[in-house]
Amino acid sequence: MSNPILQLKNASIFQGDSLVLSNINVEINKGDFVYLIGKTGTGKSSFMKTLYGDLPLTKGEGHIVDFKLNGLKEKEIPFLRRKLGVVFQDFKLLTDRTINDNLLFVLKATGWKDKQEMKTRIEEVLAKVGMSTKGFKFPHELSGGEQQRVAIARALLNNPELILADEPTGNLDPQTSIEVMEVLQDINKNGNTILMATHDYALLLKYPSKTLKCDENQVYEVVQRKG
Ligand SMILES: Nc1ncnc2c1ncn2[C@@H]1O[C@H](COP(=O)(O)OP(=O)(O)OP(=O)(O)O)[C@@H](O)[C@H]1O
Repeated sequence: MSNPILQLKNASIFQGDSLVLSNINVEINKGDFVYLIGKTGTGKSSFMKTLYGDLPLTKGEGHIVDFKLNGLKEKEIPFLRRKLGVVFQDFKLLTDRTINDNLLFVLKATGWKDKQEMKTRIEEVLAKVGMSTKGFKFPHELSGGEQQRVAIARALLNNPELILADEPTGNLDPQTSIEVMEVLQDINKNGNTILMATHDYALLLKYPSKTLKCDENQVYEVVQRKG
């Protein structure tokens, strides 16, 4: 097997002084689609935050894309984030500008300069999520599902090696959740690696895949029962 995109060895995650998850041993390989499940408050978001450098890894070892999480320096965080695509439950689009301008903002912030290249890239990622015709709209003119598609398009802009999606369907109705999930599945089939935290067991049943569970301060792989 190739080098894992994510590897945690004997890692523990803390919020302040309190231990959230201990002794985590996890590997994610290129092309995987992995769920992270667990009851509310068991540490899914803390786990995700550690991976994108929002919460320091102070105990144990972690490697993600080309970065070491233990001892990660503040100045390395923007570079780590460029290799990750992060999708949140509440979309986090900029409300004062159109979809095209939301995407342009990210490209400019990550060093893109050529206007035509930026335009082409925006068209490409919007096409991937089925939103080609909506670039001129403002976020409030879109449904929740459409906003989440745009957020996924935004995550794809810099060809991330790993997409971290924290409850991406948490604000969506069941049908819209399935539509957004189909987008994530397509992206995964095209080679993107995805780690998705979710509460939504219906999605797990419909789209079975490797599943990690947070419970009682541990993270372990769940073997899905068939039939
Ligand atoms: N910023 C913070 N400061 C202190 N404690 C926190 C902070 N964020 C979360 N916690 C605590 O860490 C634990 C794990 O929370 P976390 O948000 O990671 O869980 P979760 O599984 O993502 O929950 P949910 O499904 O509700 O989002 C909880 O006990 C929570 O109270």
